[in-house]
Amino acid sequence: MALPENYNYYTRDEWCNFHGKNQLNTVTQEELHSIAALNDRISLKDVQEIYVPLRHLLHIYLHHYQHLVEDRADFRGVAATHTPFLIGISGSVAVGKSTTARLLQLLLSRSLPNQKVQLITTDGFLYPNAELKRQGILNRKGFPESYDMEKLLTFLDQVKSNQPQIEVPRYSHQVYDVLNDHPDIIDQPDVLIVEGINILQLPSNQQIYVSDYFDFSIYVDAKPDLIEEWYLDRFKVLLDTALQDPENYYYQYAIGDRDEALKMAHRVWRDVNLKNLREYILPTRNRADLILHKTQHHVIDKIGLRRY
Ligand SMILES: Nc1ncnc2c1ncn2[C@@H]1O[C@H](COP(=O)(O)OP(=O)(O)OP(=O)(O)O)[C@@H](O)[C@H]1O
Ligand SMILES: CC(C)(CO)[C@@H](O)C(=O)NCCC(=O)O
Repeated sequence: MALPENYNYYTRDEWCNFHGKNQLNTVTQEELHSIAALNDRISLKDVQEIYVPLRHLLHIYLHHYQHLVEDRADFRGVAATHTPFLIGISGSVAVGKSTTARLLQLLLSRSLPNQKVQLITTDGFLYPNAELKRQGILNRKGFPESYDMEKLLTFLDQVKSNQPQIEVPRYSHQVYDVLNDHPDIIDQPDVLIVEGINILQLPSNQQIYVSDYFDFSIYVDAKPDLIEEWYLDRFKVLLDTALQDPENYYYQYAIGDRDEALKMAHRVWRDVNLKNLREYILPTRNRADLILHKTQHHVIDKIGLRRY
């Protein structure tokens, strides 16, 4: 699918100059160190050239948002209530949403030391495997019907209403299921980053879109053939780590024939994740405020900024 026309597109050479005057445009040694620990394959050049300007853009949006919340309250003659700023990150399975989300969380936490920046993934709102099986849709994991969208909308509503201590179930790739214990706790953040394939999708009821809750949204984009490579690479890593752990969902594949396991992963990519990308995820791309387009080795080669 061709890139949408309602965006301005920039090469990284153009984008890396978008800092504004007086902006501290370097990443500190300390930040570099923690970013390297986050994912040792992440390109530090991307951090400097792509994410530092993006952080600056997010500061602009956040600044205006916080003033707007105050001015709106002023208009109504009431005191402003704390209302979190929500950033959504979407894109295909295995395109690198979690990595982008964790990186932004880290950069924003460092640049906004007095603000609380939290992160969750919508995978925690998937129905548990037992329920997917009951409904006969275990092979549709990730498709719209596999998520409890009402629960996700209620959660987003609670966040925007600034409720304390909201519990969100966690999803584990290793267990291949939603976990019953150790939920994430979202507790009145200033900024919440929500990462998931479905954050720009159509409404589950007629009144409100999930995307209505987001104050800034990012779509991580790449050619499907490349994403398949990244999906298979991650599958190999999951196999390697599963070898030590019979409880791990991937153990059954790790101890068997590796070529067969890889063929199975290729089929799952083609019949589930690629299908989901084409039918439900890619069509939401033109709703994002920003498109981060990746090429080989996860290098970002193009950035699209929505005009309208
Ligand atoms: N910038 C990057 N540099 C190098 N490797 C990366 C980068 N981003 C992601 N990866 C690798 O690509 C794979 C997929 O990334 P990640 O798990 O972040 O994807 P995702 O979009 O969150 O997937 P899912 O929707 O399945 O949770 C992982 O193996 C990750 O280590
Ligand atoms: C949990 C999701 C849906 C999204 O992160 C994905 O990683 C997934 O498990 N998809 C189902 C098909 C598969 O096993 O890859």
